[in-house]
Amino acid sequence: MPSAVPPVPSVLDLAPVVPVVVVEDAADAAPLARALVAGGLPAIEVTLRTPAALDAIRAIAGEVPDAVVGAGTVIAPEQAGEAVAAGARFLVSPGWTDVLLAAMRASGVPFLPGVSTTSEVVALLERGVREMKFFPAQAAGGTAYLKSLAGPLPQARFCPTGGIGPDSAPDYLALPNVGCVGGSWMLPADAVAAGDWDRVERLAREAAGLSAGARSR
Ligand SMILES: O=C(O)C(=O)C[C@H](O)[C@H](O)COP(=O)(O)O
Repeated sequence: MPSAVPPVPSVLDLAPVVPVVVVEDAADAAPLARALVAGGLPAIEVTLRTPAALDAIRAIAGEVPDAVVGAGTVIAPEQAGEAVAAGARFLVSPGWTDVLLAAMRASGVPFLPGVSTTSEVVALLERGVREMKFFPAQAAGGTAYLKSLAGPLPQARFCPTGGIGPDSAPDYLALPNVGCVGGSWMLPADAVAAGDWDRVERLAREAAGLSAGARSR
């Protein structure tokens, strides 16, 4: 575990694009994270979908000081503490329950519970949570849905994730209630499998550039 890493104030304000990573081999984690950081994407969500995920978080936290590593796919309460113990500095879930929310709150790091409906947004606002993941973004209504939410619920801010690519990311980032977008498009499975970190870095740089363009519109 790294010592004295600064706390993360808000997940949505870390970086406009958050790569969502599925790590099969923990040995890939540090080089992959270095490529993302070098390309301009320091906030990295490692999904807890594989047995290697906690070791991957540990490796990035320990070996890539410029990365801000978080855990994604947090779906069971015990995973919140396990992820933070491994070095995760933020937590993301694809959906939420009150039990999961309590565990994420207790973890002491910022978190994004996942929502896909208006009622869930209202329920989270009722519980004092204003920052959320919108998942699965494209399938659940995309930019049109988020635009519609901004009228009645302007206090809710989102990190849309799921089905977003370089073509759609700028449209999401231009919305007032979007803080960042998540996605895996800069991590093609074949590039990761081949250890082609130059390609990952190139795609990360393009993703970082996209977001700059969207913000200045
Ligand atoms: O595992 C999770 O917790 C998820 O929420 C799923 C991820 O967010 C998506 O797999 C990333 O989206 P893609 O860019 O469409 O690959």
